[in-house]
Amino acid sequence: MNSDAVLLLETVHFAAEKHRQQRRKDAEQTPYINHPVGVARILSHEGGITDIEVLQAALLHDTVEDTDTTPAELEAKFGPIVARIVQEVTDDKSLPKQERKRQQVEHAPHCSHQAKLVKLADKLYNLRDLNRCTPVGWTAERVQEYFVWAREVVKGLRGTSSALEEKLDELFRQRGVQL
Ligand SMILES: Nc1nc2c(ncn2[C@@H]2O[C@H](COP(=O)(O)OP(=O)(O)O)[C@@H](OP(=O)(O)OP(=O)(O)O)[C@H]2O)c(=O)[nH]1
Ligand SMILES: [Mn+2]
Repeated sequence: MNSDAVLLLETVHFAAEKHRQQRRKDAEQTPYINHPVGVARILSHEGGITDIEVLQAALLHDTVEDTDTTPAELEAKFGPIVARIVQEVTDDKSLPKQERKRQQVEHAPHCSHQAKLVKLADKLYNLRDLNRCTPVGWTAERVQEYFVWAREVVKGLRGTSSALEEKLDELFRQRGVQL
């Protein structure tokens, strides 16, 4: 087996352990790990991304934000580049939600190319997930607001991956929230 495959297995195993107790917000309580795995797969299969550090960062992208994982732990285990990409896509959960959402829009254009790729795939996955089923407790208005906010974040990520941006644009168009 080649070493990239070994590295990806180690990474997906780490992410699965960290997210082991978490579920998605859908009625079926899908295991949370389906999301980071799906984000990495969007990058590889739809974005044509082979940069192993981007794929690892995608698998790990919600570990610092949503589990007890620290940036130091990621750096020790996966190196400084993967740790930095994850750090770039991590929201400060100590801030009020509205401020966190505002900061994503503000920070998006200043992210590295690698972090922008992960952010595009994260938004693409989550928007598709909203089309698949509505999270428990969300109104149709809240779903629509998420699309509008995601469009603002994606505006700051443009020029990164035409394949992913075109797929996002089609979802925005279907919702009537295109530019
Ligand atoms: N569409 C959808 N999203 C779900 C589901 N379960 C969990 N989520 C997560 O919920 C987040 C979006 O919900 P919000 O209410 O806007 O944000 P919050 O959880 O961070 O407060 C996303 O976090 P994130 O990945 O960190 O991305 P971001 O939106 O914060 O950038 C998404 O991954 C689900 O069943 N459907
Ligand atoms: Mn995510």
